[in-house]
Amino acid sequence: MMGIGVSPGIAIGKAFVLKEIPTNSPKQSYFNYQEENQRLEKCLSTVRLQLENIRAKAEAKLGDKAQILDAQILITQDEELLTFVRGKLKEGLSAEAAVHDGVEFYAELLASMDNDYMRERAADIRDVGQRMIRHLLGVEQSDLAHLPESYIIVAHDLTPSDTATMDQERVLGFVTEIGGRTSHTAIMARTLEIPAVVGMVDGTSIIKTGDLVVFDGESGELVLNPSEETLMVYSAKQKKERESRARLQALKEQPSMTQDGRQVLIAANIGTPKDCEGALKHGAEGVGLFRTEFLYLNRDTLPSEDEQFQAYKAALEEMAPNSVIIRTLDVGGDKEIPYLGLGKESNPFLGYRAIRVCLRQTEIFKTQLRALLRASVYGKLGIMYPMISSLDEVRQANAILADTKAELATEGIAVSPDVEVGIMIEIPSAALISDILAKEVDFFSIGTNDLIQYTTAVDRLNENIASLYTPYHPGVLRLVQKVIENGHNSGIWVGMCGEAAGETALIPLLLGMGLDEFSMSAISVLEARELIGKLNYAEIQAWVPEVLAIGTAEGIKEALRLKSIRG
Ligand SMILES: C=C(OP(=O)(O)O)C(=O)O
Repeated sequence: MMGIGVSPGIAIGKAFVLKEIPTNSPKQSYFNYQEENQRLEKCLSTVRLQLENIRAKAEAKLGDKAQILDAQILITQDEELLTFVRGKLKEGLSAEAAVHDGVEFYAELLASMDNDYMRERAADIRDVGQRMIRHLLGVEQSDLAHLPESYIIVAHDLTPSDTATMDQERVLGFVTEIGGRTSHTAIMARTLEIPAVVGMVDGTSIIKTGDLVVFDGESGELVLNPSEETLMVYSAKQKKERESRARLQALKEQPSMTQDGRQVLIAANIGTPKDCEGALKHGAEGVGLFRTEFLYLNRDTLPSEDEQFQAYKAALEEMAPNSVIIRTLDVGGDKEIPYLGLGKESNPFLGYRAIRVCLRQTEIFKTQLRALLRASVYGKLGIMYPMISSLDEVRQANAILADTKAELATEGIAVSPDVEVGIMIEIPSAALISDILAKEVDFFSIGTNDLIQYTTAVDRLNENIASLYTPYHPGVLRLVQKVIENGHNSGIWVGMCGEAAGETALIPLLLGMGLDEFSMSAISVLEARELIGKLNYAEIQAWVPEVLAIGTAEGIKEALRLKSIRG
């Protein structure tokens, strides 16, 4: 079977298939009201306890992200819902049918409201309802927080709450039916260093819990119930991979330098300050992208200035003296924050998102900037604005930053004089005017995840057109080259924090174009350093024009492959 390899590593283990359970439970009636009522009450307290246990466990590991479970615990105590369910029981329905009807009634009511927050609550109610019905039907499915042994998780998709609460020690790999290289599951898998394959169509129907599964998180190849021979091949690959990781550790303290002395920076992408640990373990020379959305997700209100300050300070202190580039709020697209009430849009990736929200709802932006500036004295900070499409936006954002700095100065709060300010280049219009934008900022970081989708009109999350989503498209690469050239002409450094920066086959070309900083999943840092150490910058620079003259993504890929074979 073939999927899309999104997190490297060989996974070998038993499958644990997360089935969506049917919500249309049969309308059974009961024979004894007392008995049925007792079943319901027992189920309520068991499920509440389960959720509280998951929450406690998740909190120890994940801090704020565990708040996602609070809403679910509250549902098990919701008087209105419970009165409805108990009423159904009195009408003669079985406990599971009563729960089903109650949950569906309220979920549909919430889902029909013109409010994202309420719609989100509908999903929560259904989640809790499924857990209760499963318990009542005796088809309890161990949740990912309490896996009895180590498994490869197979699911249609994994939600942020699944990955936030799962028992990481016992998850050998992820296989999902949907998603692409830049989907939530993929990014989480790489951060957690768990091999993963997405886009495995019909995976949950073909694979059964208990089946032996082996897969390669790089190539996307999966073998179900492999022969002895195949198993041996994969075991050998896994052993080799572990040896190679151990060997790479020797490069941890080394600079990222080519044979002829061109030095670049290899940094890591993180989602929370906790991820700095992994970044340092893998020898990252800083953080090239701190996605601050995670501070805003899975909660009901905006994080306070102080809460944010603590998170930014922690990351800066941990990575000092190396720099941490912190991206201001990039809400929208696939990152919904229901309590902001931004409303449903027909084209969310082209809509009211990121810097567009920050420039209109300036209080949100200012709170974040204040927290960032206050934290700046604890390390080397870079502030980065996402989704810049025009010069006006950069100027407006910088004006708000200047106001915020002045405000802090009058309050007598110290701010580092060395804060760098940069922008993500992820929209073609910004790439095309990067010569002009370069005069306003200290650095560019190319966000290829979005730049690819906006340049080629290919939705980055749609597995149906995943083959069209490629960083090797000559149109994308020409824009990348233009941005680097324009940045350098204005004397600023240019980095890349999209997933393409960690794509082994592409690294030589990016290096040859003059990219100064590569920011990637921590797990890829040492491999990239090893590769760069084998390259000769002057030679590669000489063949960049030849590669960029090729008209197709496949042609470019092939040319890069041949170059790497020839050395
Ligand atoms: C790094 C990027 O941003 P996101 O968080 O949207 O993946 C990008 O677009 O390349």
